Amino acid sequence: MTQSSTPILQARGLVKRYGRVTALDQCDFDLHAGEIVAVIGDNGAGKSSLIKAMSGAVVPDEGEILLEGKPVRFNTPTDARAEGIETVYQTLAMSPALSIADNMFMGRELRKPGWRGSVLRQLDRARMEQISRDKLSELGLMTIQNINQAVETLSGGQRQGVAVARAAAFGSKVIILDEPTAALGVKESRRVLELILDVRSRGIPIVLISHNMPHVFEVADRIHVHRLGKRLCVIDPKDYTMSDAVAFMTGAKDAPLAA
Ligand SMILES: Nc1ncnc2c1ncn2[C@@H]1O[C@H](COP(=O)(O)OP(=O)(O)OP(=O)(O)O)[C@@H](O)[C@H]1O
Repeated sequence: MTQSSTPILQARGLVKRYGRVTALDQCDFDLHAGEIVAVIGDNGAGKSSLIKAMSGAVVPDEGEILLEGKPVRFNTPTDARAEGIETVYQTLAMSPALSIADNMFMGRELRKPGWRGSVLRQLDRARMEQISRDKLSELGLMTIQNINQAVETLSGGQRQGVAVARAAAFGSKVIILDEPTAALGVKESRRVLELILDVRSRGIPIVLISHNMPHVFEVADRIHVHRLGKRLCVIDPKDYTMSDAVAFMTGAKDAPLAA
């Protein structure tokens, strides 16, 4: 994988303070086209703060974020979404009582043509259902039979699948996944990992936060090791073992020099 091209998503010198706590301390990050970059680090290392900054959920105090080489400023998650960056948080941000299709389009509902673009135009349910069905089937999620099924009736893995499919449907440039397999069993995790690889093969690069080293080593092209609010190093999973990665992230072993 060539790293000479301009990164799709880049962070330079991000600083984020919460009172006396410095969650991000001159943090850098790079994500290139066609790759999955895993972000690993101990609890409290600042991984969530990094992805929140890149997805508009927090505004950094210093530093810059570049999308395809151009500086961007995200004041809200809507700003980042408008630029094609979709984030799936552990909480999934779904309405359990609503259908799969309604959840896929939550906050960006399609409406039928109407008088002067009035907000009172009727929802175009048929189109939203069709697009949802297409997106889920493209990603091989046809175990979900009924697009009108309430999300609360789905298994944890299926919900995660819908959340990732929603991100893939609208995240044209980058998808950020926060612990996507944390609450899942072995079989469901496997399906979600396959889905992640599927999304990458469709040309969408992915940032993956995970504490699960086997999952990280299975899907990541590069691993960003985060420690004390900054990027400690970036390693190729082919060159290191999981114990090496854990030792770097905890400080038990010196990290390789080049970041
Ligand atoms: N909203 C907040 N207010 C105050 N402190 C915060 C806030 N968010 C994060 N922090 C602090 O910033 C530091 C980094 O937190 P962050 O959640 O980014 O780490 P993390 O690597 O994602 O941790 P974990 O793996 O436990 O989720 C921690 O010390 C945390 O307590």
